[in-house]
Amino acid sequence: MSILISPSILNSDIGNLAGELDKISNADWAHVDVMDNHFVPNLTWGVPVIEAAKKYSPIPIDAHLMIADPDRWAPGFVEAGADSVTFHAEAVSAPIRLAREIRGMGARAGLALSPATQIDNYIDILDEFDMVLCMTVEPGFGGQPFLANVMPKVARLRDLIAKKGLETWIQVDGGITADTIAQAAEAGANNFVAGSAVYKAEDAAASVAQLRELAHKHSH
Ligand SMILES: O=C(CO)[C@H](O)[C@H](O)COP(=O)(O)O
Ligand SMILES: [Fe+2]
Repeated sequence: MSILISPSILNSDIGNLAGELDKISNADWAHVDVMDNHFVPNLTWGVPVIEAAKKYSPIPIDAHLMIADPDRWAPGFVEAGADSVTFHAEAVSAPIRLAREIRGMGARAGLALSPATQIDNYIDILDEFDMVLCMTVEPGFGGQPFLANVMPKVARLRDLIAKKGLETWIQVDGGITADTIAQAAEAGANNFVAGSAVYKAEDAAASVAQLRELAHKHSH
């Protein structure tokens, strides 16, 4: 499965959004974190920023919706130009209906699981999703330490996906750095979100290249 690096713009210089997106043109996806201060105790931005990111980004837009009632809001993010829309299992009412709606509009559909959420309820509906996001921090903030205890879930999910013959991507998000990416790659993740590690580095593109090399080295 291809290795994908998805820098999060959460802690970038958002006043210079176009320039910040240009810095990561060697990455695969630009990860945009939408937070509503209901599902998570933090507030970021919504549809207009996705539209702006889509307009200026050299790479596709990966919208991570940390919002209540994604059933109501997610389709608007596809309309705004998101190429992939991920909603949280803990927030959605009708995951199958919403995934089908997102896919029907031409975007990839992702299911996000917070660290304490297990995959058991979703095993039979994995084929409804293009990606499962296993959060490796509690959602809400950048710069938190990586939760290694999520790795058994990633490994189990990789095994289930392989047994079912699916192509589902496994994304990890939160605390991914040059020190932690190997564990996630070894467990079976193939899509790596990194916020602080990329945007706090002196050379964002070099950090993307380094993360990619490490993920390749440790994936199997
Ligand atoms: O979804 C998120 C937080 O809820 C962010 O994508 C994530 O935290 C990225 O930032 P960092 O790499 O600094 O942890
Ligand atoms: Fe995220």
